[in-house]
Parts: sequence; structure tokens; C-alpha cells
Amino acid sequence: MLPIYLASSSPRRSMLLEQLGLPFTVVAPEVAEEVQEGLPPHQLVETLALRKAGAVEPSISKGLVVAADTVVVWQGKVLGKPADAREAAEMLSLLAGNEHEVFTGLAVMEKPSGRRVVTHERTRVRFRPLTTEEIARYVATGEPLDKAGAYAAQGLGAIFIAGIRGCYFNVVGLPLARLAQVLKEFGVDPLEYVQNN
Ligand SMILES: Cc1cn([C@H]2C[C@H](O)[C@@H](COP(=O)(O)OP(=O)(O)OP(=O)(O)O)O2)c(=O)[nH]c1=O
Repeated sequence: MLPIYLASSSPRRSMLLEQLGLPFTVVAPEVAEEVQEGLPPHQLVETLALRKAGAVEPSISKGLVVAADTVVVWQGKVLGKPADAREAAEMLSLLAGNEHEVFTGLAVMEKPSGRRVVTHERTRVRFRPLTTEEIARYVATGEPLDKAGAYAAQGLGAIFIAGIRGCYFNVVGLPLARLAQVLKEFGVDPLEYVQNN
């Protein structure tokens, strides 16, 4: 099987990829996350996922590079990671009592063939109404600060979620079913690997 490289410094993405049971190596991508203004969310996350994969690809000689990028979208407005506690509270007050979308872009690059697949997954998440006090107390935990949209579905942020439509793993940062489909296009099948190893 081709060696797999996860181009990500996110411990969450590593944990998610571990669920597929495949061996992989983590390589942190060095990229600027600035993109052209006004890109639709799916293009934004695909562009950034591709950029992360592209940053790691030159450092390997053979294998598959996997990268992802996640944003939260509320009424067309892209919410990335909050800059500080105040911005985190602002984002959460937008999400409270409403449904939003989470987009994750996924890029897989093969070396040395140069073949690449770029795609994205969208999940809808509905928050229950939140009080100002709940928001302030959640922000004070520090959990929202490095998360797109200022919450972690896999953490304490779970207590705000009234419902999810679509892939849960996509919300946490790596759409596992979609990734497994893409890996199969490159001849890597998690079910087959786990059976034979
Ligand atoms: C909505 C949501 C986001 N997030 C996280 C996933 C991503 O790590 C982060 C969005 O930032 P990203 O820029 O997608 O990723 P990252 O900078 O953490 O890691 P890397 O670029 O090295 O791969 O938000 C959660 O952990 N839980 C959630 O519920």
C-alpha cells in the first residue's frame, strides 16, 4: 500500500484518520490561510485543502498526501477560527437558536503520479438558543478559540447542538466516509487493509 501522509497540525484530524485503521505519518503544512475575498465556501475550503496538501507534497518521494480545511457558514458568512474571546462570543451569538453549515474541503494528492482529487462535504448543524451567560462561560473554557465557528462538536460544545444533518465527522474536521471513498480511487481500502493486517 502507498504510504499515507496527513498534512495537518490538527490533533483532531489525526484522531479521526486513526479511526480508519490505516498507518499514516503526520506532516505539519506551512501555509498562509489568506484567500481571495468572496470565494464561495466550498471553493474556499477546497483551495485551502489543496494548498495544505501542496505544501507537504514536495517533501515526500512516494505516497498519498491527505489535507483538509474546515469553516462554519452562517447565512452566507464564513466563520473561521475566532481571533479572540470577544470574536468567539460574537460567533456563538450568531449560531445560537439557528442552523448553520459546516464545510470541509478534502484534498488527496498522489506522488509521483501527480494525480489529485479535491472535494468537499457539507453538514448542517442546528444550535439550541443560548443565553449570554452560557456563551460567556463556554468561551471562558478556552475550547472555542482554535475551532472554526468557535465551538467543538466533539467537546463541551456538544451541549449546544440540537441536531445534525449529514456527516458528523465532517464537523470535527475530516469527513471519513468521503475520505474512504476517495482513498479507494487511489487503491487504498480501509476495510481491506484492516482485514489483512
Ligand atoms: C466546527 C468545528 C471545528 N473544529 C476544528 C477543526 C479544525 O481543526 C478547525 C478549523 O481549522 P482548520 O484551518 O481547518 O484546521 P487547523 O488549522 O486546526 O489544522 P490544519 O490546517 O493543520 O489541518 O476547527 C472542531 O474541532 N470541532 C468543531 O465542531
